[in-house]
This record gives sequence, C-alpha cells and structure tokens, in this order.
Amino acid sequence: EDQDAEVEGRAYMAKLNKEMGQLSNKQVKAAWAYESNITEYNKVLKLNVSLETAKVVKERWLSTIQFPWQSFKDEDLRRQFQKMSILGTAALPDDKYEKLENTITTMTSIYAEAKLCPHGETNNTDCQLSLDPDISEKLSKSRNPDELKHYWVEWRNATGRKCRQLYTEYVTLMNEAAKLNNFTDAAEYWVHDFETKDFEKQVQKLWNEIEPLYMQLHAYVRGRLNEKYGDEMVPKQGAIPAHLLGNMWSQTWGNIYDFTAPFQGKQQIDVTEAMKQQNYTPEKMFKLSDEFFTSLNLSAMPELFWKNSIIERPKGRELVCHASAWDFYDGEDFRIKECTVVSMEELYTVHHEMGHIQYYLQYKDQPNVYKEGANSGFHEAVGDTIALSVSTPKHMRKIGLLDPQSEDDPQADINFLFLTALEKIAFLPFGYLMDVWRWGVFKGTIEPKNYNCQWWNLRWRYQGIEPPVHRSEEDFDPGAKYHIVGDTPYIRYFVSFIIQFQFHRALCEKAGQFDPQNPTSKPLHQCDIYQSTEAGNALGAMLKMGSSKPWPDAMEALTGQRKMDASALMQYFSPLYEWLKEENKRTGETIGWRTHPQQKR
Ligand SMILES: C=C(C[SeH])C(=O)N1CCC[C@H]1C(=O)O
Ligand SMILES: [Zn+2]
Repeated sequence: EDQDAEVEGRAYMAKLNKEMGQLSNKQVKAAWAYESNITEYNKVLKLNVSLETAKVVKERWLSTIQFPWQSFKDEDLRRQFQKMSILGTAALPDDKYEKLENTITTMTSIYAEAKLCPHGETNNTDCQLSLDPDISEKLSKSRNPDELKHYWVEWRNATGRKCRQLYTEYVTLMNEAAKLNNFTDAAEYWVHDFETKDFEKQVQKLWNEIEPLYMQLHAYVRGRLNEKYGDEMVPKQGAIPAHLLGNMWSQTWGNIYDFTAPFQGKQQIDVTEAMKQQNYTPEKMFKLSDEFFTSLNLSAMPELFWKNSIIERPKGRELVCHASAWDFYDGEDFRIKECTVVSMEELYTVHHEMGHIQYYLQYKDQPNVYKEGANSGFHEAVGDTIALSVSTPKHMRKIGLLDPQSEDDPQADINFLFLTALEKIAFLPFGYLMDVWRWGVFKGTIEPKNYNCQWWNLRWRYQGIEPPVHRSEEDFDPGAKYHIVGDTPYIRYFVSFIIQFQFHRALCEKAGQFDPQNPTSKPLHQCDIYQSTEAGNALGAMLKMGSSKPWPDAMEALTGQRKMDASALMQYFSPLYEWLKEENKRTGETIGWRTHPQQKR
C-alpha cells in the first residue's frame, strides 16, 4: 500500500499547491490593501482574512501530516511534503494567532505613521515630517550635529520607545508558535529556513573573514569625521557617534561620501544631481531597471505590474513606505510599493525591488510551495547583483549619467570602490548583528530588562558606533528599525551581501568581463554584464528553480560553488583594501575603537 499512498500523495499535493496559491492570493490582496492604505477598516479586513486563512491552512496541515511522506520514493514529492509539514504561526490557537497578528500590525502602523517636528522650531504645531522622504533626507544631507541628533533621538522616541511592551508580547507568542512546530524557539524556526546545519557558525566565520576590511574602512571614515566635526565630537580612537553616518540606522554610509572620499575634486560619481538635471522620474528609474533585465534576455515587467504598482508616495493617506515587492501567487499579478525619491541611493533600491519581481517571474510556473528564493538571501541578492553592474562608472557613462570623457584614472577608481564600500562593507556588521540580537532575544539570553543595553553592546562591538545621547531601558532602539517591528528576518541581507559578489563574479565570467585565471586583467569591480545574454540565461536558469532544490544546488548551477564564500567580495574590494591599509598607516590612524561606550552626559 506504500505505492498507493505515494500515488495518492502526488494527487493530494498537486491539489494542495493549487489551493494554497489561491489562499495566498487572497491573503496578499488583503495585506496589500492595508499596507498601501492604513485605515481601521483595511486593518480589520486584513486581520479577518489572516484568521480565516490560518484556519484552512491548519486543517490542510492535519491531512498533510497523515501521509507517510518520509518513505515516498520520489525525492521531489518528499521535498514538497517536507516543506508543507511546517505549519508556522498558524499552529497557535486562534486567540493567540489573532493577538500575534494584531501586535505586529500595531507595531508596523506606529512605525509607518510616525511624524516628527522640525528641528529648531519652537511652536510644535506642524509636526508632519515622515521618515520617507523628509527625515531620511535630513539624515542624509544635514551636516549639523545638533539637527542630526534631534531627528535621531525623536525618531526613536516616536517608534521604538512606543513598541517596547508590544515587542515583549510578540517574542512570547513567536516562541510559543515555534514550540508548536517542534522548534526550541523562534531563532531555530527562522534559521531552519536556510536548511544549513551550523548556519550561525558559517555566518560568524564569514564576518570574521571580512572584519579586517571593515576595521580599515571604519578607521579611515572616523578620520574624515574627526576632521569635519573635531576631537570632542569624534574622538580619534573611539567609536563613531551613530547620527553622523548619513543614515538613520548607520547601516550604510554612502550619503557621507562627499566629504569622506579619498581623492577630493575628482569627477562626481554620485549621479543624483545628473538624474535631477535630466528630469528623472520614479517611472523613468523603473523603466531603466526593466531595460537592464530585458537586455540580459530576462523577463520584462508585465502590463499588470505597471498598472498595479505604487511607485510614488500617494497623497492624503497613511501607508507603509518601506519599499517592498509583492507576489500575488497567481502567475500574473506582481507589484512593487515604493515611496520613490529621485536619487542614486534610491536607484539602487529600485533595482533591489525589481530583482525580487524578476525572481517571481522566473519561478512563476513552479508548484506554489517552491515559489520562494533558494533561500531568503538569494531573493535579496538578485537586484543587488544587477546593481553592481549598473553602478560602475562605465555603465553610468553608457546611460548618460556620467559625462563620457570622464577620466578613468586609478584615483577615480579608488573613489568608486570607496563609494561601493560605504554601501556594502559598512552594511555587513549591521546585517549580521540584527539577528544576533534577535536570536538572543528568542533564545532568552537577551532578556527584556536588557533589550537596549545588549543592542548597544552589539552595535559597539560589531559596528564600532555609539549613541549620540545616553540610552536607557526606557528606550527600545531596535524597534526604530522597520524589520524588527515588521517581523521580518534580517540575516538574509547579510547572506545577500556575501553571495551577490559570488553571483557577480560568475556572471562577469560568463559575460567575458572577468578571467579567474588572470583576475586583475579585467578587475571585478569594473565589470558590467549589461546586454550579456550568456550571463542572463545563466541567472535565469538559477532563478527558475525557486526553492525546488536545496540552495547549494542553485548556487552551484550559477557559480560552480556549493558554499557561501567571502573570497569574491574580498577580490572585488582588494584594490581598496590595499589603499586603506597604506593610507591608515601613513596617517597613523588607530585601527579599532578602544574606549567603551561612554555614558553620555
Ligand atoms: C529594500 C528593502 C526591502 Se526587502 C530592505 O529592507 N533592505 C534592502 C537592503 C537592506 C534592507 C533595509 O532597508 O534595511
Ligand atoms: Zn529585498
């Protein structure tokens, strides 16, 4: 009868995939309606659909686990059953599931609707500044430490501080759900998705390999900040004050390129001004990205995408502005929601989100259960990999955002590598510590009474930054970051920032723009795979797999490697690494940060 069970199991799974697709479509539609227009009505609607869906999913799960799928002969059918046998948070009893959904929705709304008063205004009447675009622009452009401190502190008062209790409840419910799925805690449940034993060890090892490069970048940038803001504000051997790095969370430092660039006076490589002069619009940015993908013989965005996406902040309503890409699981409806501003930084976010949509398009004919990235890091890496080609001065000249005769001298080359390092290397410790903190919280090694203190210990230890003002356990600074209140895991971005360089190296090889036998003949950081159908076909073949095979198989299909490997990233940045070591030695910079977080007065 085993044979019959497998025959029946195959028919059952085919039907289940179809039904789960329809359920997902319904649930995503309700989530989209709410996140693109935050009203009480849409919140209730979204919650009801979630509850209803969870009930059906739990019922189906009870049938799924009846099958003797572990003994099925067909490996692929076993894999589908194995994935469907993990129920997730729907395993919670109805009232707790509703509480969990409500808690996440409430925290996300607090974050999305937060408004601040302008700095220096005494009459606090028109406090209507929102994160996107107003406050982000202040953090990016202001060179006034008091103004930067104002927005840094007030944002945390308006978001994290208001979510501390909610977050504690969220953690309890997440751990209950994890246990109902036979995981020790929610950390194990989240890490399970990577199907990689000793996953935490592997990412820790990757960070250790990259840390020396980060330390050199940190020392150099601190030197420039010390020049600009003085010894009092930026001690030469201390941690960097978090509010001076051009970003609300100090997670990427590209916005302070202007006064930190190694060779000043070189040709401008921040193309934001050129975009504005050429009347770039959000639509033009998306069309530019679409054309890059089609130049690789990958899929164009379908008409429905242009019709249903929201690519500019709509007026007169509240919405979740954090950029996102949506699969409606019906093979036709794919959308991006992004409060796009015209800037170079945002052009990369556009490519990032378009990479998600391209992945959805490539695996749209997979069974529903496989409509996901080989792992969640793969999904975050697609758009960024393309953006590594787009960002090259060579490509920017090709599309007219850099003037053609601009010099191609070694100093300009270092400047470009430095700008990319401010985005990619500066990010790595942040991308790592976000879930180190959350794994600790879920495991219970970080208790509610130490949430904020432990957060700053990690921020100090891995990023070498410190808060501009005293922090206490009245604050809840992790909650000032979208992914924490939005229940979105983050180690996926750390994985992405490693593997995107492996993908880039493999694609550049296929495009004839990199020779592994002679890596310096065509430097990896100057490679642009634009219009290479060899590269595009190889990328498409991997994307089409979705999660139908364990991710090492997908990685091998494209790169020939089966492991995450920092060597591609180190190869890409090696000219900068050498320059930074030389420069820091020449100027006598201290590498690292000695002083412990000073208790700010
Ligand atoms: C753009 C997205 C949506 Se998936 C994002 O959250 N990212 C992209 C890079 C890191 C991370 C962040 O903003 O913190
Ligand atoms: Zn993403």
